[in-house]
Amino acid sequence: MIQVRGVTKRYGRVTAVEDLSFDVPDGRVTGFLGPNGSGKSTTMRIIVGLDRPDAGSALVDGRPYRDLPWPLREVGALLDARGFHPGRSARRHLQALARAGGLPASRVEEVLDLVGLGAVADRRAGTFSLGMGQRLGIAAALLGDPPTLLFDEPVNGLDPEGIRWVRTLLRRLAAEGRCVLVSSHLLAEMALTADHLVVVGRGRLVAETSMAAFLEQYAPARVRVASPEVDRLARAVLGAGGRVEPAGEGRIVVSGLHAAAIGELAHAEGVVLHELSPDQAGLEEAFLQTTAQAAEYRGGAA
Ligand SMILES: Nc1ncnc2c1ncn2[C@@H]1O[C@H](COP(=O)(O)OP(=O)(O)OP(=O)(O)O)[C@@H](O)[C@H]1O
Repeated sequence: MIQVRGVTKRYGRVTAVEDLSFDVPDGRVTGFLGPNGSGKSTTMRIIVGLDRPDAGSALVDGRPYRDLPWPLREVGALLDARGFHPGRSARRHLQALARAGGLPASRVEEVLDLVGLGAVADRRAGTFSLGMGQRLGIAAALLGDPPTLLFDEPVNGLDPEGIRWVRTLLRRLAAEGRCVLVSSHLLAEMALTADHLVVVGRGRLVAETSMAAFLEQYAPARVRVASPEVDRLARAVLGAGGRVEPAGEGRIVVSGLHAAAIGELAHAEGVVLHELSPDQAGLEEAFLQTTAQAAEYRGGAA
């Protein structure tokens, strides 16, 4: 478990993090969500002892990172996808880390296989694509088989297959009982991965809640619907108090009702649905506005 308590960090006149407190429980994927520049990376660097807070503390299983006797066996972190020597092979990079951390060389081969880099392990890491670099960073984080893991924007620059792979890996690590903290500035991506959420805006806490509760609150106002019997469904939506805009052949956009309610109406009417999708762009926008406003409001109140 990670406990962040009253952390403040300033860089000159910039306050990157201000009086931030939250918990990251074991056995779940906790999403660390906030717009660019909201202090996520700074907080993660403080948790792993790469930066010192001006106030407050960050504890991993009750201890500051610098007091952990075997840091690599206790905390793994992907903070910088390019944090390797470009002239070194992936295997040599991991071997050096393993030696420094007192880990057996056999573990290097295990993590290379785990992240799917076995076949390219002897290539210079400088020739890797962004996605391969991310996999190497994840291999380094997993080297000590640690119970606590931090990933800073792990899906940045990955293709859809790579994104799915990271998502599955994070969920598996949490299912094994580990404490998993993963940052992102995209709510839609987090919604598919995290069970628990810590939301920050301008370095301050905006929300600490379950993903389900957060999505309920920010449920998008608009839902795209496609059906071969869209007129019949539109009448039912209007009858239930929703609003309907036409959106082309066999398509409408509904506002005023959640996707679940529209799905239930369709079922009750015996209408087939070809699409029922919350407007993700609207979701991101609503979320970004709210984080900005909440942070300003809290700043004003404090
Ligand atoms: N080493 C540093 N020196 C000066 N300012 C910094 C430093 N590190 C971070 N900052 C500033 O602190 C604020 C928070 O940055 P941080 O990188 O923690 O945010 P973030 O939420 O991780 O954003 P991103 O998603 O863009 O990485 C920003 O205004 C940033 O410019």
